[in-house]
Amino acid sequence: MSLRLEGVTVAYGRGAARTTVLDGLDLEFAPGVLTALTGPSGSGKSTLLAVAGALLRPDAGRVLLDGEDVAPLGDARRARVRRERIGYLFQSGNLLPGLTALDQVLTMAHVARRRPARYRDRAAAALDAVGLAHRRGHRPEQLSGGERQRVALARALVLEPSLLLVDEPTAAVDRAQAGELAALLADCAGRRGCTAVVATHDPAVTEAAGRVVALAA
Ligand SMILES: Nc1ncnc2c1ncn2[C@@H]1O[C@H](COP(=O)(O)OP(=O)(O)OP(=O)(O)O)[C@@H](O)[C@H]1O
Repeated sequence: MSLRLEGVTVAYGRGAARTTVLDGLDLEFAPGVLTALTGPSGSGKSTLLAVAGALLRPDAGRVLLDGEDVAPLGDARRARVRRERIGYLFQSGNLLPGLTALDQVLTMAHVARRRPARYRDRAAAALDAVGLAHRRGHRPEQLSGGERQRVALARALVLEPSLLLVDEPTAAVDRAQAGELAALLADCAGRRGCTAVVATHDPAVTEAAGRVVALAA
């Protein structure tokens, strides 16, 4: 899916405390490419991901997914866009305590409003694709930081989103795992043809990316 931001402006706060974080931003992201979004802390990387992912409405500008502006859509339609077309992976992975790796991925069947039994094979294949077939019965506390992030990546990919948005995925993993995760993200974009954007401070991720976009402070 192509993603284009046109004149995107986001400000937080009111009155004297109002701060403009994104100011008329124009950017385009192509399918099949992992783009690393860099820039100093506070430059708006997470804000850009939230806007692109239809989680935050911009104050001005257009957010075009395959040419359709999702910014003005109502809440129900934006929720549907998120559910059907976008995968998210955040810094901590946000796995649910007590659930096995396979069940973490299967939670997406509920998001897709399908019976989990019909998704077992797909969930297993998604875990296999991130190299965790042998960990499918493990719960989060039995997994390393990098493995937890890979489970979260499998969960983000199981519904085959055409846009993958990732925020600081390697913040809590060791260097070797960071490299593996970065390679997996690049491979996901290349092999699946999805548009992938990752906000990061990590050189391991920028090196794996096909393109780097730096936001100014
Ligand atoms: N909900 C909010 N209300 C008020 N200000 C906010 C809110 N969310 C973010 N900000 C401010 O907007 C600016 C940009 O935040 P954002 O999280 O997008 O930056 P970032 O580039 O992702 O930073 P980091 O690299 O530290 O994660 C920061 O100054 C932050 O304090």
